[in-house]
Order: sequence, then C-alpha cells, then structure tokens
Amino acid sequence: MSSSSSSELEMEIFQYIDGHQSDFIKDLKEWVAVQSDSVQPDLRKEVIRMMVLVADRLAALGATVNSVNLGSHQLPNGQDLPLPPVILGELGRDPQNPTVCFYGHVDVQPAKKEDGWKTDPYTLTEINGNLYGRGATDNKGPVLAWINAVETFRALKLVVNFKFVIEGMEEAGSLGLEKLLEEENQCFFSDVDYIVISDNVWLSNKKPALTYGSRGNACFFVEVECGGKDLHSGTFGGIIHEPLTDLIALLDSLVDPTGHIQIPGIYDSVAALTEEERKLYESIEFDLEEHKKNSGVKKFLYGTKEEILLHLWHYPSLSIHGIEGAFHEPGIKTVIPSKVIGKFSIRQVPHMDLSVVKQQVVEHLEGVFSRRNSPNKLKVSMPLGAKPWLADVNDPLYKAARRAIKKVFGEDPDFIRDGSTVPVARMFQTITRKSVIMFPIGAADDGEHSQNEKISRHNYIEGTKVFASFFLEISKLHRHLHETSNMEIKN
Ligand SMILES: C[C@H](N)C(=O)N[C@@H](Cc1c[nH]cn1)C(=O)O
Ligand SMILES: [Zn+2]
Ligand SMILES: [Zn+2]
Repeated sequence: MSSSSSSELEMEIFQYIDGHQSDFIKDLKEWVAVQSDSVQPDLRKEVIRMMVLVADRLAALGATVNSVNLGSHQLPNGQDLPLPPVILGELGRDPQNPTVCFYGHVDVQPAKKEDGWKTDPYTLTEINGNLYGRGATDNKGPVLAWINAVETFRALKLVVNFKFVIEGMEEAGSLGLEKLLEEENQCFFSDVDYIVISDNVWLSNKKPALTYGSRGNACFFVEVECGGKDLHSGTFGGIIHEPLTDLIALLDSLVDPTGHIQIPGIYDSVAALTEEERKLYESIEFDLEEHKKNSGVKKFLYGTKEEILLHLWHYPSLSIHGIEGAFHEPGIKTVIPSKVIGKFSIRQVPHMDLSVVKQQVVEHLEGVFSRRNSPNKLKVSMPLGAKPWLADVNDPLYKAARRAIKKVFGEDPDFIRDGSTVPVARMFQTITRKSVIMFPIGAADDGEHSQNEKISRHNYIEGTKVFASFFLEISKLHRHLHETSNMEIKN
C-alpha cells in the first residue's frame, strides 16, 4: 500500500470512529451492565453470560469463534465451580498480512454501591467526559476499543489478520489458561506474529505509555483455627488462645512500617539494580503529586520519584487484603470467631522464584506461630502464583505502537513498567515465544479495582483510533521486515 493511500485509509478510519462514538459507548454500557465478577462464586454465572456476549460480538464481526470449555475448579470449601470458557477468535487469513493476537479479560473485581461508589457500578454513567462503571477501564473498555478498531477495518479494508484470546478469570489468577495456551501453542498460536495486551494504565493522567514489564503475584491464605464453633467472648474471652489474635500477630510480622518485607531471604534474588535502570527512573517524567492525588492518600512511604518507581517496579511489595471469618458488619458482635483466614499477596519481580517465595513465607509464618505457643491449628497455602514479565523494547511491536501513539496523541509515549500483574503476559512469552507488548489506553487516574472506576470518553475513542493506527503501522513494518529479510536471503 502506498503511503498516500495508507494515510487516506487512516483518515477514513478516524472519521468512521468519530461517527460511531455513541454505538461504541452503547456497547460498553451493555458489557458493564453484566456483573462478571470472577472473585465471588455466586456471580460465576454472570461471568459465563459475559463470555457468551463476547462470543456473539466477535461472531458479528465475522470472526470464527471457539468457546473453549475449561472444566471446573474447586473452592477451598470443597465446592466445584465451573470455569468460564476462554474465547478463541480468528478473523482474516491473508498470508501477506501479519497476524496479531489480542488478549483481554471481561471479568471484573467485586463492586457494590455501598463500597462508596457515586453511581451504580454496573450502570455505565457519563459525568464530565468520564465513563464510570466497574470494568470500564479494567478491562472491558480496552477490549471493546480493540474490537471497535477491528470493526472499522472490516468495514473498510483488512491489513492485519486478527486473533483473539478473551478470558473471564483474570482477576482470579487466570485459572486454566496456561494449560490451554500449551495445548494451542502448535495450533492456534502457530501463525501468530505478535501478541498485544491492553490491560493496564498509563503512568500519568494525560501522557500515553507503553509497558515493557510487570510484576508477578504470589497470593497467600493463612488460616488459624481453634475448636469447631464460634464462642461467647464473655464466657471464653481471657481463657483461650484466640485465632484472630494469632492471625493478627502473624499478619503484623510480614511487613514493617517502612514497607520493608520482614520475611527472611525474600529480597535475596531480586535482580541487581543496574546503572542503566537507575538512569531510566531518573529521566522518566512522573508527577508524584498527581499520583498522590489519584490515590487519595496524604503521604507515600517514599519521598522521591526514583524511590517510588523503584518500589513499584524493581522491588517486591507485600499487601494485606482481608480476613475471612472475622466479623466485619456494622455494630458489635461479642463473639470469638473459631476460624479466620488472612489473605495477603507478594508482588514479585524478575529472578524471584515462586516456589522459593512460598517456602520462605511458610517457614516464616510457622516460626512466628510456634513462638506464640498457641494450641491452634495453622495452615498456610498459596492458591495463586503469577510470574513477572519483562519485554524487549527493540521489538517491532514497540516501534509500531510508538508511531501510532505519536500520530493519534501527538506525543511520544513513556516507556514504563507496571507494579501490577497480568498473569498471561509471562505465559505468552514462555509458551509461545512470540513478541508481547502491553499497550494501555487507560489513564493513571482510572481507579482500577477501586470505587468509581472509569475510562474517559477521550481515552476510549482515541484509544480505538490508536489501535486502528497501530494495525496500519504494524502491517507496514512487518512487510518492510519481510522484504528486507527476503532481499538478504537472495543476496
Ligand atoms: C493489571 C490487571 N488489570 C490486573 O488488575 N491484574 C490483577 C491480576 C491478579 C494478580 N493477582 C491476582 N489477580 C492484579 O494485578 O491484581
Ligand atoms: Zn485487568
Ligand atoms: Zn484487574
């Protein structure tokens, strides 16, 4: 395609996207309305219903769709729960075109209006140019932006062959996905050239970014149990070892007030900080005050941008998420719970080994517990473990995405890492050995996992354009790379 016909096509595509804004927002509203929360077992049927909507949407695009059944999984209480299917889709098979596989997820984190949402989390609501709703940015909005961009091309001209992997268990650790990728490696993925994930956000509220690394996550349950039933605190308080007191001591032993993890050995294999990496953190544009404002907290653990980035990207962190079995409703209940489960996770970084981390956590907790001389029962498990990911920014994928961003947003992107985890990034890299990029369209103030999650109308629509522009750029670059390698072979 000549460069003039390519830019004419791009103009037409951008016009098409601008002209279809309300349809695109209507689709997002329909998707956000589904309570596809993969964390709460009661809502699993909603996740499955969501997967049907995705399959229908891809079929309407003209894609071949395969809903792959992953069977079921067992909850800690022994209950069997069906896993939602993974949708594998395919559109276009022109051998002249590169094949780009897009990964996204359509399950969401839990959300209730009472948690402090200003609007109903499952009713997409536009206020001052922002589209509020659970999943708006994580990850239904970006998945739809990609689909919108594909639809635009299908309506005009296909320059890329598309593949889709859409799952419904990402927020619960992508259960069953790794096995499917292994099974499909020689089939579905055999002709894939590039893999794109758009499941994180920029470092800034306004400046676009491309992500080349993310942390992993090791999630733990620590269970303490006394007898088989809850007890009256007046009748038994003061004469027994209370499970919640044990648990609080255990949780308190994990991290000190400076944020330093107290588990012996945990920092041993963290990759050494190179001079190059240190310089990168110094040179990156990052507004600490904006980040603080986005979080709503008054003070961070560290005072400089370099320290903050190091502790988000280079070092592991430990967060405590909750306690199952402890009384948490309003009011007073004078009970001693008989069994409590503490939940925490460690975001790990390159070179940390999941099985070593697990062993260090278990040994540490058993040691603290044994020093308490408690007769209670302790159980530590790691229900989930996702590995960190790091990519090569010299890959053509990054070049194409950078050009598309420059065209649509008028500026060069930040090259960033992400403190959160997309378990599939590392799986794709290890299993398929294809190049992977994280290409976010959401902004730093989108509030992923938080109350009042949103994506701005601007980011949703310009994000659709940036994906469309990326299709043109990757198709040009891919052809160029092939022509040059063919010439080298002939010479
Ligand atoms: C970055 C992505 N949108 C996301 O939110 N991922 C989750 C995945 C996860 C990790 N452990 C359990 N789930 C996250 O980083 O929390
Ligand atoms: Zn996500
Ligand atoms: Zn998420």
